[in-house]
Amino acid sequence: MFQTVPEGAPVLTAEAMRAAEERAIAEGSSVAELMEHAGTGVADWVHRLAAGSEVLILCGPGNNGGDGYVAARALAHRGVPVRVAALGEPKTEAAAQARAAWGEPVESLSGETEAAPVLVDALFGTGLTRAIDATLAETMRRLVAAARLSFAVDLPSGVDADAGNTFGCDLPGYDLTLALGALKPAHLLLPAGASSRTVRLVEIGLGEIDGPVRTLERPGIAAPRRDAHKYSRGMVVVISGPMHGASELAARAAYRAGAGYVLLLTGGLPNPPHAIVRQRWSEGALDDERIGAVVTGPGLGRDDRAREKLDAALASDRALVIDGDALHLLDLDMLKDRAAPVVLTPHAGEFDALFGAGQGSKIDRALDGARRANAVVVFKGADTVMAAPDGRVTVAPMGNSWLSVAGTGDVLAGAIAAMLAQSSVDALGAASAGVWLHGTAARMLDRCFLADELADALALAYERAR
Ligand SMILES: NC(=O)C1=CN([C@@H]2O[C@H](COP(=O)(O)OP(=O)(O)OC[C@H]3O[C@@H](n4cnc5c(N)ncnc54)[C@H](O)[C@@H]3O)[C@@H](O)[C@H]2O)[C@@H](O)CC1
Ligand SMILES: Nc1ncnc2c1ncn2[C@@H]1O[C@H](COP(=O)(O)OP(=O)(O)O)[C@@H](O)[C@H]1O
Ligand SMILES: [K+]
Repeated sequence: MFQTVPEGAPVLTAEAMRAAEERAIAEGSSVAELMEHAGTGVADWVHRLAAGSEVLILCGPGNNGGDGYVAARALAHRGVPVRVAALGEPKTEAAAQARAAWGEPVESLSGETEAAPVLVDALFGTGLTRAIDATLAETMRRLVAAARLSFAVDLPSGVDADAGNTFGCDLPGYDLTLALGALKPAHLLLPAGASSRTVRLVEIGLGEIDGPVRTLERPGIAAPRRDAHKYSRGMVVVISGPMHGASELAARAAYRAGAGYVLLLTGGLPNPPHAIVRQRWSEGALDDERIGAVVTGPGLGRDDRAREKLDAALASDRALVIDGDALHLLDLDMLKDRAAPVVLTPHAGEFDALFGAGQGSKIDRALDGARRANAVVVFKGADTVMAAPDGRVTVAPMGNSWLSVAGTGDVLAGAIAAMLAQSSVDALGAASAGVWLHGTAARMLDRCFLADELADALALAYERAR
């Protein structure tokens, strides 16, 4: 299971959406006009996919419900059989107008409401601030499950738009969520993000939308230049520890993500692949000017020897990827005055250990971590969030769930290091490119795989990155 969302698209909180709406209104638009765009945009999608089947639209009391009434009118106008079931009377002026303009009967939404082959959920959007009633949630689940095709208008009803929580409620799975005007964090973050396999944007006339939080996009990395040599393509050093496998995976991944030279500082025996150059760890091993990036953490251990290696990596003036065990040894103060880029790649457990449990959404927490660490933070999980200290954030679509296997994090660390070492992009760009390659490789495999195979599949993903 993975997710399709628009690439490189801005992600706005509910408050930022309201500000964008106010700007549009100040420039001459109106809520009714925006709602007309939203509802007809939804109707376009439903009309295209419903193929003449009966459509049931569930309308809530706010403007999300208003969008639903507009969609109902637009669909009926095109000859699509439509029923509307509402949760009470509209509470906003625009929604009341939209309901009046619909002009056809409105059923009262209840446990008795009859299902239809196509379901459109326009109950709640960005205005929801608390859990929806359990009986309503049950009715919604029943109607969505009974439909052949289900749409969520703006958001699946029952989610907190900013945090991606569901207030403890189980959401049904929708075929398509139509994000109005812009994506919201709940389209991407767990648990809400997992309820929609596909998210599409519907323009509603808000004009140019911008913001520091964007979805992941194809990195646009190219084949080696004609005059490339192994060092110009990027030299990656992986510092090994007692668990050799992890650092071997990172080293292999660095090659498959395009690095020209990969050196593994190891105490282990030479192993295939022979392309990985092996040397014993020594003081001064990181002095080589040609080193583009250093990976430390995978299989490093947490003893004094591991600490010594981490200290040496931090003392070097090379770009660093700090993962796994090294995240447990790291003191954030050590990063304060570092000029060369640092990318930290914690999963949720490592993140909590490093930054504390914290408040806010995964986006807020990643950003707070990045600022405190003065480093790019790749907060991993099915919903990976990357944040830079300057406030920019990249959110990846829900990843391929076959990634939930040992060693895939080591592969990611190697891929990010290759990007840091070979490209001219900044640390957030390198982290994003690494996450893109890693996610794309997993999608291409889309089966039960070993982390070794994932590392090799990075090369196939690279082909698609141009
Ligand atoms: N921001 C924009 O630019 C636009 C937003 N539009 C739509 O407007 C939506 C937001 O509309 P609203 O702010 O009216 O909010 P919603 O329609 O999302 O829901 C808020 C309404 O539900 C009630 N409510 C909240 N929590 C409840 C609960 N747990 N149980 C029962 N009732 C509850 C509130 O009292 C309020 O009446 C967006 O998601 C989008 O669909 C569009 O109409 C067009 C323009
Ligand atoms: N259910 C999932 N869906 C998508 N991606 C996942 C899932 N679980 C884990 N991942 C991804 O797999 C990788 C696992 O990394 P990590 O937890 O460090 O594992 P390890 O230390 O064993 O290598 C991360 O990139 C993470 O984002
Ligand atoms: K909705």
